[in-house]
Amino acid sequence: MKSKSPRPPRSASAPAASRCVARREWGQNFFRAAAAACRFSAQLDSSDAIAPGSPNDLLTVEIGAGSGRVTKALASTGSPLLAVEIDTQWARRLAAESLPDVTVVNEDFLTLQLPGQPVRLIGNLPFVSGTKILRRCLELGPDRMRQGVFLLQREYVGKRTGAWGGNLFNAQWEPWYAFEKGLAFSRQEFNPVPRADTQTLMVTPHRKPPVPWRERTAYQRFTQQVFDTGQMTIGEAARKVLRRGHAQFVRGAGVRPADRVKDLTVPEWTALFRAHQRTADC
Ligand SMILES: C[S@@+](CC[C@H](N)C(=O)[O-])C[C@H]1O[C@@H](n2cnc3c(N)ncnc32)[C@H](O)[C@@H]1O
Repeated sequence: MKSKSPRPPRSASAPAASRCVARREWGQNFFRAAAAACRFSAQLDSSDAIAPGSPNDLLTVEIGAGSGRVTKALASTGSPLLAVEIDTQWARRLAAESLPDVTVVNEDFLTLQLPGQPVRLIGNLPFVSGTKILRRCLELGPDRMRQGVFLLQREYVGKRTGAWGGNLFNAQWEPWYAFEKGLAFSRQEFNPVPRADTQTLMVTPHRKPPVPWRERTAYQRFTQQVFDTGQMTIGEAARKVLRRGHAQFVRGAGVRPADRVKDLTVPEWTALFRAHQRTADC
């Protein structure tokens, strides 16, 4: 086990208190039963379709291995697994079990340098840092991140899968990834019982993204600018983003000015992005 000095939980002083703080700050709500952890892990696709052309290079990464219920379910499949755990105590315990094909690293996933090969990512994620961890996974790009299976709060998964319409996060990532619901798990299936029920968020990269990955930064900056105007419709938002040529920019994209920003589809965002680039070039 690689054991770099881990970040101690903030404000932890005595060992008993630090365990308590670790549980809360690192979201340590573990699967109670092996059977539920197996059902969760089985959602990972082990077919060659995940990494066509290089199936043997594919590495599975578990984020937040904790007591290892998910790790053990994954280890039984026989493919190489990197189990990442921020908490030294749990990382040491798991490493001591010497599971076949499992490498345990005691690191913060948010700062961990992953190997450069394609990865499948899976984790029963801490609620507190779930969005940050998800974003870090997406930042690997659709060529490297071949699948994501993440257990998060049910309401959060509803948001990511469109239960309440569009939002900035989805607008920024949907050209490269599809977000879908997977299995749900009641809060009673974890110890200690968390404050919310959970659901799996399934993330699949698009084979042919409508916007090349190298344009991600410009594309995300553009969507951010539109949302930051705080305007309801794309016509009003365009007026704020571009002082001159806003009407032409929206028309040029084939979008109706009265359409609501939160209802725009990926093809509409893409067309707006292209029209904005053309307008900016003039
Ligand atoms: C919800 S528990 C899941 C534990 C176990 N996989 C299970 O399903 O029973 C989340 C785990 O992620 C770990 N964790 C929290 N933040 C982390 C981070 N930034 N990097 C790595 N592990 C983290 C916690 O210590 C905890 O063990």
